Amino acid sequence: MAKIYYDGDASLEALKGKRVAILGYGSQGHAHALNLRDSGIDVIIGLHPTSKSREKAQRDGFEVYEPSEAVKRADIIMFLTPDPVQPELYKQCVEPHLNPGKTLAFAHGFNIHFKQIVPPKDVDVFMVAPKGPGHLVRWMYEEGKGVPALVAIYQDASGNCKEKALAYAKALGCTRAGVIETTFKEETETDLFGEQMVLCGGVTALIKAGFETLVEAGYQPEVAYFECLHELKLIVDLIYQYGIAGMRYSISDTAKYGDLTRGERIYKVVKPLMKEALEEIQKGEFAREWVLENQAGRPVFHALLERDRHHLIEKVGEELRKMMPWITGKELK
Ligand SMILES: NC(=O)C1=CN([C@@H]2O[C@H](COP(=O)(O)OP(=O)(O)OC[C@H]3O[C@@H](n4cnc5c(N)ncnc54)[C@H](OP(=O)(O)O)[C@@H]3O)[C@@H](O)[C@H]2O)C=CC1
Ligand SMILES: CC[C@](O)(C(C)=O)C(=O)O
Repeated sequence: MAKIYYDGDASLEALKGKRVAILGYGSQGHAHALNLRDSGIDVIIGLHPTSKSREKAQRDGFEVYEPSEAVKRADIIMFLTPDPVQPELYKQCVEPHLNPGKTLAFAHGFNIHFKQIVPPKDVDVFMVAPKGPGHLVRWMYEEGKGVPALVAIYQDASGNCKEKALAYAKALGCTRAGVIETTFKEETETDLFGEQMVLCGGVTALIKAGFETLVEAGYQPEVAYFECLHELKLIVDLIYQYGIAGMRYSISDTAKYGDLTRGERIYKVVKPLMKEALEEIQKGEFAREWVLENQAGRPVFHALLERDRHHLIEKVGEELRKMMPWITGKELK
């Protein structure tokens, strides 16, 4: 059984008198910085002078330093820039200023697990990986709720690295929902798998395939949008709140029978593909591909993002969402 930590199992004490430098002020960066500060932790931000997010961090009331200066001034250095830029940032701005009192922290295990960053033995290294997008980490914290997280210790030089990691997770609001103890390996492999085959890649592929199948068969794009994208959220909300069985309680028997029999066809095709993708991740093939893609200037990444940005489903969705103003929530800053 997993070891799960809740609010009562963690104390902020381990962060008392410590300063946290958040490197990066994007999706996770702004959420960690704001939640930690609201939890009473001393937070500074590390960004390059030309950074686009510098102004936003300053507007939010943070002291912003160049990354190497932030590292010098902090006890705990949390890496919240995109994964591919972290190794260079580490070499240039972090490694030269490390000493035995410092702690390195990550929200994803990629660079440690795949040895893109190799820290010295005398610093603590932990991970607090929220299982949710950064904006939700912030919004749910503000509402008194929390996003679950995984916590892992890679190196415990000080002897109290785990207390610091749990304190960090508590300050982020994650122990409100549950924080599971894991390893960098397990977090990295399951996170890559989830985002590729289920949460992002899997879901968007299902949506697009469903939408295109209906539109190519002559059905109205707006009908296809409601059927394959809009209603998905309503169905997932039921699954999120009540489980798959709970969702099935609310849908019709006709839908249930179609779900069970036709869904099985998708399951049979998709499961071997999932196993293949997991093996690519476990063997480090995906990591190698992503590192090389970055070294080449991300040609495939940009081309595919651009292709999907112009998909008919985006245009149709934009128009339909205008008629449902309650859908557009807070701004995705
Ligand atoms: N996105 C998410 O919800 C999740 C992310 N994670 C992990 O969290 C970490 C951060 O991811 P995410 O929040 O998506 O990152 P973002 O892409 O949102 O980070 C953008 C921030 O990093 C800065 N940045 C970009 N390049 C550099 C650089 N070379 N040097 C210094 N700063 C730079 C950006 O500055 P500028 O404004 O100038 O571009 C911006 O402030 C990753 O390890 C990721 O795997 C984990 C769980 C979920
Ligand atoms: C699902 C994508 C994610 O893994 C996440 C929000 O948890 C990410 O890395 O962004």
